[in-house]
Amino acid sequence: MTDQNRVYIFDTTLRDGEQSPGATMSHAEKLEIAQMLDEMHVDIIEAGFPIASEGDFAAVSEIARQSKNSVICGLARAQIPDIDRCWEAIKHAKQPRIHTFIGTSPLHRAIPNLDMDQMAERIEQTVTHARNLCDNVQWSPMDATRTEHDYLCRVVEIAIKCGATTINIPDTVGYTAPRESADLIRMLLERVPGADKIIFATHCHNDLGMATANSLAAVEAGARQIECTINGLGERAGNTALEEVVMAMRVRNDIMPFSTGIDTTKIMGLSRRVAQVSGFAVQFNKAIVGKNAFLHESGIHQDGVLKNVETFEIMKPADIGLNENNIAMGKHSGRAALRAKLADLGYEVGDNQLKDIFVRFKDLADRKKEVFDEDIIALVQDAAANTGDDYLQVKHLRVVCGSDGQSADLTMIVGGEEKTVHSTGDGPVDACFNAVREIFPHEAELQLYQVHAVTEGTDAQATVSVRMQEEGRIVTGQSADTDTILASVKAYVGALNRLIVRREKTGKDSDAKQISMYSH
Ligand SMILES: CC(=O)SCCNC(=O)CCNC(=O)[C@H](O)C(C)(C)COP(=O)(O)OP(=O)(O)OC[C@H]1O[C@@H](n2cnc3c(N)ncnc32)[C@H](O)[C@@H]1OP(=O)(O)O
Ligand SMILES: CC(C)C(=O)C(=O)O
Ligand SMILES: [Mg+2]
Repeated sequence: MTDQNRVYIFDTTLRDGEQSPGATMSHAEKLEIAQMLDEMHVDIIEAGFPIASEGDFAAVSEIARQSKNSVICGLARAQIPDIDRCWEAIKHAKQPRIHTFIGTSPLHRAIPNLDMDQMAERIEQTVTHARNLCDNVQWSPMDATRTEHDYLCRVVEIAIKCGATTINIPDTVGYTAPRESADLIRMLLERVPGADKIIFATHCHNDLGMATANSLAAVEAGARQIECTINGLGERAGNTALEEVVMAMRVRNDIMPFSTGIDTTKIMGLSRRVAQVSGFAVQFNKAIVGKNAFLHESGIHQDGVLKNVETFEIMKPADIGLNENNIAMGKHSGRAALRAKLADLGYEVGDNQLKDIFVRFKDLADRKKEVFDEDIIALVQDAAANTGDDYLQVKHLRVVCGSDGQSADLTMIVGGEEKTVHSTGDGPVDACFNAVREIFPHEAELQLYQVHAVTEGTDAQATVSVRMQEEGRIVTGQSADTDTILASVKAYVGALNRLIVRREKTGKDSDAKQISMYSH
């Protein structure tokens, strides 16, 4: 294997991933994910879109300052103020990169209403400006896969001449297919002067379920940077999943002799954390990181695996950080065992966090016969999602249900003030949600209410997900508890807490006055 076969991994979970409706992450969550990506040795982290909001700017700036290994990249439109703002945010990074883009296909040229020549001129101005600020510039012709080839060659050549060091070829709407994805990169390498001096990147969306295949095909044709996200998070059907391309090149290195710098043992921990902070649960049968990816239930498979694990497993669970351990957790377990179990599950926790999780763990172990790994994951996620610092907190809940009607007595802390109401509804969950609305009136519309049992048995914990929308802002909340109704209320209140943060971030209806006005 030669260095020519080194593929750079560009993670855009914090930018394209966060563009998934409802996947907004808090400032602290973004810093944490960036640190995990950095420790996983992702080559480039796209940390955000600095001009989009003050919150994005602050997150990108802080990630730039904290990053140790990765290049830190910010996104900017083909506009001078965007590029300047981006540079302001990333300039403190050890290795900063400006990523600027404009849509080059006929449909996308119509958005800023530029003809081919005007757009070419804009690209020349903006890439030159970016390069005058930063040595490391990436340029993307958005919707490249639907752009006329001659025009694509023309604009890629301009961007290279103006100093772009990486040219990203996005399949913005997930329209291409593997052969075409490869042909496009090959065509650019053959036709564009200077193409051999820069890195071509591939950025695929998964609208037709081909993002991973399209990315790998582009690499086979000469692309050397894959843009991807953890769990395939991203706009619409998502982006290429980092774990899929990285593990595909590792497991099938015989036919795809490419290497990455990724520490694959960090995959599972990141997958879980991203699922939690984004509110996008990983489907059970998701490649690599799904709950069932290494499970065997049918007899013939179990028999085969017992005789030789390779009969039905093409990679080792440990390679992605899924450690098999024999620590059985229950009410007699202590802090040392819990810390070891958490580490096995990919959670490195500080002493204070361990203290808090331990209290919750003991409480759960008292209520549940067996505490499984899934229970501990749900518990950690619940502890992180519903902290004691939130504006809205559930203090006490009493629910009456049955054939004679349903009602809820709910006490909450709202900005430090205790409030209690009695409410009724069509079922216990409805009664509880009505009570929350009475305590904290809001216009947000409930879009999704989903309950999953974490494990089997009637004492299983339920994880509840709630999604809400208010004036274009979409937020989610999750919670887990053996009491499904309590988990439902906590998930609902969690979503409201995120909505409050979003209102503050977007500056509309946002300030404390608004919050207290709603709550009186
Ligand atoms: C495929 C992708 O992932 S693209 C990235 C998508 N990400 C985002 O949009 C991030 C969040 N976006 C935002 O916060 C806002 O849209 C902002 C701050 C970027 C811009 O907000 P506004 O100034 O209010 O503009 P608005 O969103 O209404 O419209 C986009 C404007 O950008 C222009 N534009 C869009 N893309 C580009 C581009 N790549 N280069 C130059 N101009 C562009 C559009 O033409 C439009 O301007 P116009 O109304 O003068 O024609
Ligand atoms: C901004 C660009 C690279 C993008 O996300 C896309 O085209 O999908
Ligand atoms: Mg994209």
